[in-house]
Amino acid sequence: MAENQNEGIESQAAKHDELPEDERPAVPEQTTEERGKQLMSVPVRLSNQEVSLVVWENSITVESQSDAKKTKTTKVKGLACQWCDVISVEKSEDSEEEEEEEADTTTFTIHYIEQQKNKALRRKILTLSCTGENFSSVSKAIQDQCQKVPNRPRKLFVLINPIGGNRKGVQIYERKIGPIFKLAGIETTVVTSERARHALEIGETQDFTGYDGIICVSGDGLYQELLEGYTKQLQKANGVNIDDPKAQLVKPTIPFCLIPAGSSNGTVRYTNDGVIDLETSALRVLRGEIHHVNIVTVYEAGRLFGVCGLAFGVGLISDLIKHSDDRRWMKKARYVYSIAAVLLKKRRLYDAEVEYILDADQGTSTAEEGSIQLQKEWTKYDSSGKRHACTAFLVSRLAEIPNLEIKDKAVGLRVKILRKESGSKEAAGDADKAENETSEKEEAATDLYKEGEEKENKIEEGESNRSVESGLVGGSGDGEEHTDKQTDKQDSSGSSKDKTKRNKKEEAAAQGLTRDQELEHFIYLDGEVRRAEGLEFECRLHAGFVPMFGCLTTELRENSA
Ligand SMILES: Nc1ncnc2c1ncn2[C@@H]1O[C@H](COP(=O)(O)OP(=O)(O)OP(=O)(O)O)[C@@H](O)[C@H]1O
Repeated sequence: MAENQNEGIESQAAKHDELPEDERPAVPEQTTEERGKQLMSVPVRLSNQEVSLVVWENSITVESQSDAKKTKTTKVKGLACQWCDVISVEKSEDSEEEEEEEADTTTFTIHYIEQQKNKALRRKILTLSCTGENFSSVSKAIQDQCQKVPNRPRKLFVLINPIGGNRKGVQIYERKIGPIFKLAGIETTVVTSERARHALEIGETQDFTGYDGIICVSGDGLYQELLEGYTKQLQKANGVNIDDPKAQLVKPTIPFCLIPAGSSNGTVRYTNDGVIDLETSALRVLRGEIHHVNIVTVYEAGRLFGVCGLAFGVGLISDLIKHSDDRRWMKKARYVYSIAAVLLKKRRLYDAEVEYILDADQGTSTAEEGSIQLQKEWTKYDSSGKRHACTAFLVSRLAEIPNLEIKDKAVGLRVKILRKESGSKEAAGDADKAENETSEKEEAATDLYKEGEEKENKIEEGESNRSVESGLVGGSGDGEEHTDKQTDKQDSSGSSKDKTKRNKKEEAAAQGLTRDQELEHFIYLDGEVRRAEGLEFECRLHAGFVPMFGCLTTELRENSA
């Protein structure tokens, strides 16, 4: 699904590149003020036209020779862009031959960035020629100005996930991304992750001193691991207790960037103005555009469970990812398959206690008229007896926490999953009428637990446990033993056929419940699932935590304004 979007944008952009000149986005006109002081102007040849290449403090333009003296540039088809959009200048390879043919002519190429109508960025070239002497001076001026672009990195640490998305991370980097960084003269250290959770180790141990950026060629998962590792490293170095939910965490100063080579690439969606496109993400690094994104820290039982850069969730969302993770061999198709399998066939519901804290600055939900009552305390969420299907905390805070009217305001969330103990009255009765959607399996399973409890009263304790357990795990040998015992009992009390059928159903249902209880421990964190020990979590939002190359979506920009 994500790949299609990716390909979609790429193909749209490629199509756009082929548009006739007059249909391409207009080259913005610049005023003298916008251009700044003129640093140099040299006569150059563009196709067969004699024009001027003018180097300004803030931009570079190609103008008809008289235009340079005007206060406004006329619309030029050649070039008019800010320095952040200039990648580099290169002498053409065939220039030496030309020099021999035509005395003292150097052909050169200016590589620059152009924004397409669909917001994707594309690399463009403009080929010009001039005298060798003029080329020397103008190329030095261009390189000097490019080096002054704020936040354009000189040295990058690149981590590639070779198994993310369609397993093309290495190929993508070598063919598309590496050449862009090389063209801009950026030094790179390229590392490929060797195993699951390797990125976490790298984040915790790598010395990032001297790097101006950390690039993940991956999906959300690898970025999350590297971010978590690096956040831990930073706290350790600064003596901050990362396991304390109330701790003020030390923020990273090195910007991150995600090159979308994963399956869903959800983080890029909101860190790159909704554009999921390989080249665009790389070119934004050269532009030096940095904004700060939120993170959420998740705690369980007095320790940090994880750092997330996208979303934390329990319930449906983790079931879906767990299901699809077990089918990674299906590559990206696994998502569509799992959505169908999890959403259409089965819906797991759970009871939970949910509490939240509202942002002190925005916590006006309890405000009395005319005064703002700041709310920093934990507030209990009243689910009115309804069971939960999914509880999630989105780092971007753009979406609501399901059922809670606290959109954009939550800075803390607590979830405690309440499990029905086997054999309890609740489990046996399953009285909650809001559970109409509960699967048949789940209901049948509660009956089996009830039956197990009854047996417990009658039969020897050890024997009873073995019988119930065998029903739960469904192992073939134990399962048969369980069925035999049931059958003996049934023979004396009624139709054995019906009862055996019911037993099989109960057995399957019990397996379903066991699986549900196991699933409760799988927690969604940025596109991956992790197994937790307990069933109680606390989340804290850290606003504007990670510097990130890219561009916020308009919606988020407005939101943070
Ligand atoms: N060499 C490797 N072998 C096995 N697993 C790896 C390796 N490198 C990274 N991983 C694991 O791959 C997992 C998935 O990574 P990533 O998020 O980059 O891709 P994705 O799941 O396809 O994309 P998305 O998260 O956007 O859906 C991570 O949990 C990471 O630990």
